[in-house]
Amino acid sequence: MVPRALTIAGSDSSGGAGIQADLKTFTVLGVYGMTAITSITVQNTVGVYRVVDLPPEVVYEQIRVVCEDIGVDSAKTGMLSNAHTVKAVARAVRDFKIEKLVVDPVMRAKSGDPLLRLHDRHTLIEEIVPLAYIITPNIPEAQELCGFEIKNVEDMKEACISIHSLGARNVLLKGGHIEGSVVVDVLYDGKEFTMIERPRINTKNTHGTGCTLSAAICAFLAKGLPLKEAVLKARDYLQGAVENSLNLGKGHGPLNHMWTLRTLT
Ligand SMILES: Nc1ncnc2c1ncn2[C@@H]1O[C@H](COP(=O)(O)OP(=O)(O)OP(=O)(O)O)[C@@H](O)[C@H]1O
Ligand SMILES: Cc1ncc(CO)c(N)n1
Repeated sequence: MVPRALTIAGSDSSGGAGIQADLKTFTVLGVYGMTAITSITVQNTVGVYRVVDLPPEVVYEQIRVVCEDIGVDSAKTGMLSNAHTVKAVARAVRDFKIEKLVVDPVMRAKSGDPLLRLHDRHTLIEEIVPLAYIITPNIPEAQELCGFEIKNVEDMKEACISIHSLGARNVLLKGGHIEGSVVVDVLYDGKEFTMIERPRINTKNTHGTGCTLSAAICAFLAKGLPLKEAVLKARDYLQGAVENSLNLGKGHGPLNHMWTLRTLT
């Protein structure tokens, strides 16, 4: 049977992040993609101009009907803009027993615009983090989750331990926000650390890197790969998408999700 993955996230009108990045990633990686849209953002490569949240029960119902009808091998969460949405998603994950859940604890867009209400961050920590099979914070998000400053790889390891203790079974702490010619992501499974190092590509076109990575992990989990293998394969897919990124728009341009098909150069 074709692997089935669900993204629970916000819509990005510019097509580079959110639901759109997730569906492109699922498709190119050979996975049947489904969506539960949480918010609609009026967004381009420069900024986020407006956010309209869907009613929490509509978010819950989208998850319910696809789980009951089609079935879900793995799911990911992206933008969950407020505590009501967070709670509805947590309830659905529990009710429909979604085990392979990738949590991207989205707090801000690359432009700096907030995507989760400041006062509702604790709800994400209490309700969603403990349901995560793997959580994929960037540095600012990890700082929010663990409560201390992260400046180097040693701090990243400490942060992984702290975030693991919040109930996430695996932690992938992304190092894109720490300067250097090599980007280091740290994977922690509660016992072992794996350092994932890749050359930093010199480009401003990095809109949606986090969404794309978590969607790719979700896709490889849907295919039945073990966690570490899924993360490494997802990181390789992401590297190609950044290497071939698209110089579109006036801000942070999008990645080339289709690089594996070689239809765009
Ligand atoms: N310039 C770059 N070259 C190569 N890889 C990068 C680069 N920037 C980020 N990455 C990788 O992209 C992934 C996402 O990292 P980052 O820390 O930027 O997440 P993010 O802030 O959540 O992204 P976004 O907010 O754009 O979705 C990580 O695997 C990181 O190593
Ligand atoms: C809808 C949406 N989700 C996530 C991100 C994070 O990149 C974004 N910019 N927009």
